[in-house]
Parts: sequence; C-alpha cells; structure tokens
Amino acid sequence: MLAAKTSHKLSSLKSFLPHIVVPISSSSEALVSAPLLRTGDDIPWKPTFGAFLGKVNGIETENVVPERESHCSFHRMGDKNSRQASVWEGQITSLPRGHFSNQALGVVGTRPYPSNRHFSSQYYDHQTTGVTHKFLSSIPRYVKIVEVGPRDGLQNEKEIVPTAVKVKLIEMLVSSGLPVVEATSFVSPKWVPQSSNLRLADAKDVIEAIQGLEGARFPVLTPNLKGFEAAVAAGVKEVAIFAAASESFSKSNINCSIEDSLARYHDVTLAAKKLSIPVRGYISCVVGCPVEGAVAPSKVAYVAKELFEMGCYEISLGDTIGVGTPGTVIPMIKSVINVVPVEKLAVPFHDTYGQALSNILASLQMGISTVDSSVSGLGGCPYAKGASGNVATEDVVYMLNGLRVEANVDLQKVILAGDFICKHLGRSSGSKTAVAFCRTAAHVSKL
Ligand SMILES: CC(C)(COP(=O)([O-])OP(=O)([O-])OC[C@H]1O[C@@H](n2cnc3c(N)ncnc32)[C@H](O)[C@@H]1OP(=O)([O-])[O-])[C@@H](O)C(=O)NCCC(=O)NCCSC(=O)C[C@@](C)(O)CC(=O)[O-]
Repeated sequence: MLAAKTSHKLSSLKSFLPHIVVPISSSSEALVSAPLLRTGDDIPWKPTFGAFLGKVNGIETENVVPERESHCSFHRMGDKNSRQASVWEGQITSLPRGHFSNQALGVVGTRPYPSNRHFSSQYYDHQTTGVTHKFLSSIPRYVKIVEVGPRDGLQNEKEIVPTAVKVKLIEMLVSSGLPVVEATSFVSPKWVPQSSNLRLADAKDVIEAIQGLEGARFPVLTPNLKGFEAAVAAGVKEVAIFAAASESFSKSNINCSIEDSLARYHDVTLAAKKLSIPVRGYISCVVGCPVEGAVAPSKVAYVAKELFEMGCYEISLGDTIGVGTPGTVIPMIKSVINVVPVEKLAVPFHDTYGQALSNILASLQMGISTVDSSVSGLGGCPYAKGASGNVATEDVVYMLNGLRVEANVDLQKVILAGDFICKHLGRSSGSKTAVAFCRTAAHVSKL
C-alpha cells in the first residue's frame, strides 16, 4: 500500500522533475577573476577576453573584436572549435556608459556578436536547439512580474522611509516597464511592529502622490473591511487580501484563525465586487511555517480554492520564510493546480536559502506565468524572523532574459531603482545581478 502510494507520488513528480534545469551562476566577478572553471564533465574552461580588454588576470586575449567592443567567454581548452563549443558568451562593452542588458542576440557563430553591443547570457546553435527545447518548451513566453518592493520590501524597515522616497522608487520602477507595483498597505498601525512605514497616513499620501502615474497597476494590501474602505477612499483601484496556510502564522500576522480570515475576506471581496475593484489573494507559508514547520500541500490548496471561489483574480503562493526547494514547491503547486487554474497563480519566493530562482524556474516549467519579486531583494516579514527578502527583481529579469521569456522590463532601469533605494537605506543590493553588473562596470571603467 505504502509502496504503491510512494510510486504514485514519484510518478507524479517525475512529470516535472526531468525538465528541471538549474540556472548557471554568471556573476561577473567570477568572469573577471576566475582563471579556470570546471564544468560538469570536468573539462576545464578558461575565460578569455576580447581585444578591447587586452590582458586580464594575466590571461592573453585571443579574439579580435571590433573597436570599442569587448566580450568575455568560456573556451574549452584544447578544443579546436572553441568558439562553437562555448556554453556561455557575454559582452560587456559600454557597461560604463550604462547599457545593462542581456536581451536576445541571435545565433552565436564564428562572429561572436552583432554590433549592438549588448550583454548576452544566451546561447544558441543548431546542435543544441533540440536539447534546449526539451528543457524549456513548457516555459511561458511572457511572464508578468509583480513588483512588491515598495510594500513588502519596505515594510520591514525600522527607519521611516520618507513618502517622497517611496514615491520616487515607485516612479522609477514603473519607468522600467514593470506592469504591477504593489504600492503600500492599509493595515492596522497598532499591529505592525516598528513599522511606521505602513502607517495609514503614509499609505494615503503614497496613493495620492501616484494617482497620475500611468503604465502600471498599484494594488495595496487590505487585511479587513476597514483597510479596504480606507484604501478605496484614498483612490486605490486594486487591493490584495492575505491569508495563510498555517494557523500559527495566520494568528500572528492577522490575529485570527484561517477560517475567520476567510470570512473577513469574503466581506472584502463582496464589497470589492460591488465597486468592480479587482482583488488579488496571497497565501503565506505555502511550504513552511516559522512555528509549525512543514505545511501540507492540501492546506495550501484548500485556502487557494477558497480565495479563488470568493473572487480573487490571482492567487500568490508565498514561501514566506524561503525554505522551499523544487522538491517541496512542485508538489505544493501541483496540489493547487488541481483546484485553481494555473494561469491564475503567482509565485513570490523568498531567497533565504538561495533557492528562489530554482523555485521560480520549476514554477515556470509547471506553467505559472506570474512572478512576484522585490527590487534589490528588499524585504522580509515582521512575523517571520530571519526570513530574507523576496527574490530580487533584477535577478528574475536577468534569468527571464536568458530564457528569452518576455517580461518587457528594462533591467538597467530596475538596477537604477535598486541603487536609488539601497543608497537611501544605506545598504548594498541584495541582487546578485545588480552587484555583478556594477562590479563589471567598475572593472571595465578602470581599464
Ligand atoms: C488584521 C488586523 C487589522 C487585525 O488586528 P486586530 O487587532 O485583531 O484588529 P481589530 O479589528 O481588533 O482592531 C484593533 C485596532 O486596529 C484598528 N484597525 C483595524 N484594522 C485596521 C486597518 N485596516 N487600518 C487601520 N486601523 C485598523 C482598529 O480600528 C482598532 O483600533 P482602536 O479601535 O483600538 O483604536 C491586524 O492584525 C493587521 O493589520 N495585520 C497586518 C499585519 C501585516 O501588515 N503583515 C505584513 C503583511 S503580510 C505579508 O507580508 C505576507 C505577504 C502578503 O507578503 C505574502 C508572503 O510572502 O507571505
């Protein structure tokens, strides 16, 4: 009986697991400094740099590239056709002038790059197209990114972030092309510890300041009817409600049981329906709870179904403390897909254990096409001590660009927005992509 159950579980997981690929880390620090890298087949790869860069770390340049162009790539040592064999090629020309892009470039052939001097994390050749297709065919062509930095990212800050800074951040994020920017929340000021950033007065001011801003939607969190009414009075056009899959987290976050929260949210969705206001639903702790530990997929599916049936147009499945791996995330999503259409689901992964991008990739392979992220990886949750922020928007955009998935987001502009808020908060970026691009730019500007 147990064996039959296990074999059933394994076969249902198998339909997803063979498609899993782990993203290759492409930190430019590694590119610049690593003299020798090893690949899975244990054949050393040597980084080489184009003529523009000349000698780097004592390595002679091998390639002639057009004037003012540069590139770095990995060549299989001893391989006569090293250019054709390279698995990764990048171009960092004009980084000092601020071009940060890893958009699609076309076929990598004997001529390394077209002259648009973009940075590429993609590789295409005729021999590997089939393999790529096998691993990536289930990934959606377009992914909507929901930016939660101004709300989730700043809610954990102990120092008050001035309203003007929040508004400027939102403006910068919108200008990058992000279609949804969660702006603030209308929660009880008595409930949110130390977080004056979530005070109602400030929420109202933020909403007022972004009224004329076009190009994105600005949902806000509303934990109850009181919050909903305040949000509507402030001019909000979309709200989000937030439940949990764990009783303990529900109690500590919104001071009620899961069932009571669903009843409350039923009132909010009814009121929203009357005003034609779209409601997004969150579920916290979808794979693990800081108090209860592992959370059963069936519990998540139950709450997801309830939120969906009460009218939420999208359900965001939050790994609030960032403990998930594809091994736990896949069964959870599979369970939810049984009761809510996959196109109605979103994933916000926190990066506490460095699993966020792997989890996102697994989710995309399962058909999910909405990803929540936070600029510079800002965030955390006041009720989940030790949890790090959401996956960084910059890292998500970088990965999507590498996968040739449309997100219509300008990576350079997100990096600038991240730089703006990190400077204000006096900390370094939590985005590996932002850090890598900045280091590379600094390195090139010294040459
Ligand atoms: C849900 C409550 C309100 C229950 O809190 P409660 O204390 O049970 O509420 P209450 O109805 O008894 O009211 C207590 C006082 O708060 C006031 N109050 C009540 N509601 C509001 C409101 N909306 N706005 C302003 N004031 C409000 C209310 O008027 C009253 O004031 P008093 O009469 O004593 O002067 C509270 O627990 C709360 O606000 N919790 C929010 C906590 C929070 O913001 N957590 C972080 C966001 S969730 C998150 O980050 C997870 C997520 C979404 O990102 C997904 C993931 O990744 O996991």
